[in-house]
Order: sequence, then C-alpha cells, then structure tokens
Amino acid sequence: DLMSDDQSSLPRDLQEKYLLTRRIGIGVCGEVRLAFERSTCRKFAVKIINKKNFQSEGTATRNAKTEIEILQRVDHPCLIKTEDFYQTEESFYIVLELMEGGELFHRVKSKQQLNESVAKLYFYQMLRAVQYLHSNGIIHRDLKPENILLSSQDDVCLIKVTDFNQSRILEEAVLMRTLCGTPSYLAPEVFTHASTTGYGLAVDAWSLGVLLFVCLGGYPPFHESFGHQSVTDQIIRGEFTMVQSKWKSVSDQAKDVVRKLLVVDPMKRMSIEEALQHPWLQDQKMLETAHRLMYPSAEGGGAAAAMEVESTSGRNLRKRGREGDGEEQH
Ligand SMILES: NC(=O)c1ccc2nc(-c3ccc(Oc4cccc(O)c4)cc3)[nH]c2c1
Repeated sequence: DLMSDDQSSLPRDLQEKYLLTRRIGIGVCGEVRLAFERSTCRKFAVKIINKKNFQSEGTATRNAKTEIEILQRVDHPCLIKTEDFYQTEESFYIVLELMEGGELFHRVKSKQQLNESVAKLYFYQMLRAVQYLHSNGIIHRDLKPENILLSSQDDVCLIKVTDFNQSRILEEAVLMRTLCGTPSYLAPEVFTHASTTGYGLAVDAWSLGVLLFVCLGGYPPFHESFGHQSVTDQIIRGEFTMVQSKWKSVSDQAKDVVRKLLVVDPMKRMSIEEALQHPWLQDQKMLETAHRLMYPSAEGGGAAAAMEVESTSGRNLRKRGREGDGEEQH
C-alpha cells in the first residue's frame, strides 16, 4: 500500500515529478502502477520493466529498448501514447497515458461476453491499430485481452493496443544483407515469402482471431479444460469449439471472421486488410462511431473536413467527420 511502499528505489527525477501508487497491472516483464503527476494531479500508468527477468538479462533489455523505440515512433488513435521515460541500473520506467476503462480482459470477464455490436466496434479498432503497425513494419506478437485497454467504463469507447515488449521491427535490410552473401548455405525459407513480411505479420491476424473469439464467446478458443488435448495440440490442429449456449446469438458473419482468422496455415489465413473488407465490418453505423472516437477533432470541422471531392472521378464523396487518416472506408 501507499505508506509502506518503498519509493526510494525510483529514479529521483521520476519521483520528483510523479507519485507512484498502487499496482494496476502485472506482466511478464514487470508491473504497471497508477501514478499522479505532482504538479497537475493528472493520472498516468507507469510501466516498470526489470532488466533482469527470468529469460536473460540481454533479452529483457533488448526487448525493452525495442518497446521504447516503438512507443516513441508510433502515432495512432488506437495505440497507447507515451509521456516520459526514465531508467536506473535495474529497471526501465515508461510513463503512459492512463486508460480509465482498464483492460479488455476484465471487461469481458465482468460481462461474461460482449454483445456483438460492442465486440465489432472494439475489433475494428484493433484491426486499424494492427494495420498501422504492419504498415510501419512492426509485428506486435503478443496481442491478448490484457494488452487491449479501454478509454472509459462505457461500452462505446476508444480502445488502445499496448505492450510492445514482444514486438519485432521487420528488418528488410537484414534480409537484403543476407542475400548479398553466398546463398549456398541459406535455408529455403530465407528466400520464400514465409521469412519476410508475409508469414511474420500473420501471427497478429491469428491473435486477433483469438481476441474476437474471446469477446464474442466470453471464453478462449484453446484451453486445457477442453477435452484431452493439450492447448498446444488444439492450436496446432486449429481445433476450437463454439459452445452453442454462448454462440447461438452470434451472427454467421461474425463467426465467419473468427473461422477465417483461426486458420492454421499462415498463407491461407485471412489478412488484416481482408478482415477490414469483410462484410461483417461494412457497418456504416459502427464505422461512424469508431471514426468519431478515433478522430474527435474531425467532428464538425472546417469546410475542408466536411466535404471533399475525391481527386479521382469524384464519385465517392468523403462525408462529414470521416476525414480520418485519409483512408476512405467504401
Ligand atoms: N502491458 C503494458 O504495456 C500496459 C501498459 C499500460 C497499461 N495500463 C493498464 C491499466 C490501466 C488502467 C487500469 O484500470 C484502472 C486503474 C486505475 C484507475 C482507472 O480508472 C482504471 C488497469 C490497467 N494496464 C497496462 C498495461
């Protein structure tokens, strides 16, 4: 608790600017604490990453440095924003915006399962966040309900993807250098689609399938309590069960999205782009709500934001407030 909490191990400049209080999250690499900026009393989440965790010192520090590089580089409405960084001999401290709605994990748990329109609104925002990461050569690799945060206690709210500790930045340069040397000893997958963007990015599509399954069904698709197979075997075989009592009220289109993402062969798995074009997501009401949450400043903006004739034949006019990031939803 607050009083006995030992604040002495914190970097002095962090301590001078923020009061760290209770733990609000726990992860592989450390913990997340609620913090108050002393001068404004604004609330923040401070992620503390121990440099020496069980994997190995090198890995923990290397992953933390990649996470910090990604956090500084990304800028998207559905990706968590960073306020500050500090470090000591033994830990990294990342000051992040506080997402008042907490983790999706607890939201789904407290509601048993989300209703389909809420699940669709959240899933669409996750897709846009991951589409942005992939277009910047970043694979998240650890998408799970604990890493999806909600901006408020309301069902209709902005969501943000967090935790880039397991993320990888696709180094095309590394592949190019590899191909400069003699190819004689290189394995086939170095040359095929599998080792470059194709295969790597598909892992996030699978995880989004698991996330959507959990939001709609209220339970995980692969779990040791299902039958005799280990979770690993269930995943390798892509064997999941949609329990009737939980899924009878879920539309066939929603189930179709889940089934096309939970495909074992990464080359056959639906991609993020294909998922964004799936009929289930061509829902104007949801898209307008999502864009209002993601781009609030575009609301009722100047004439430019209101109507903009496409530079092409002008056939599809941009409607008010859907200025967004210049990508038109058709
Ligand atoms: N793993 C991460 O990289 C990470 C990064 C940032 C995170 N913020 C939370 C978080 C935020 C709010 C929570 O409820 C609260 C807590 C206090 C007040 C409140 O309104 C809601 C619970 C967890 N969890 C996080 C995880």
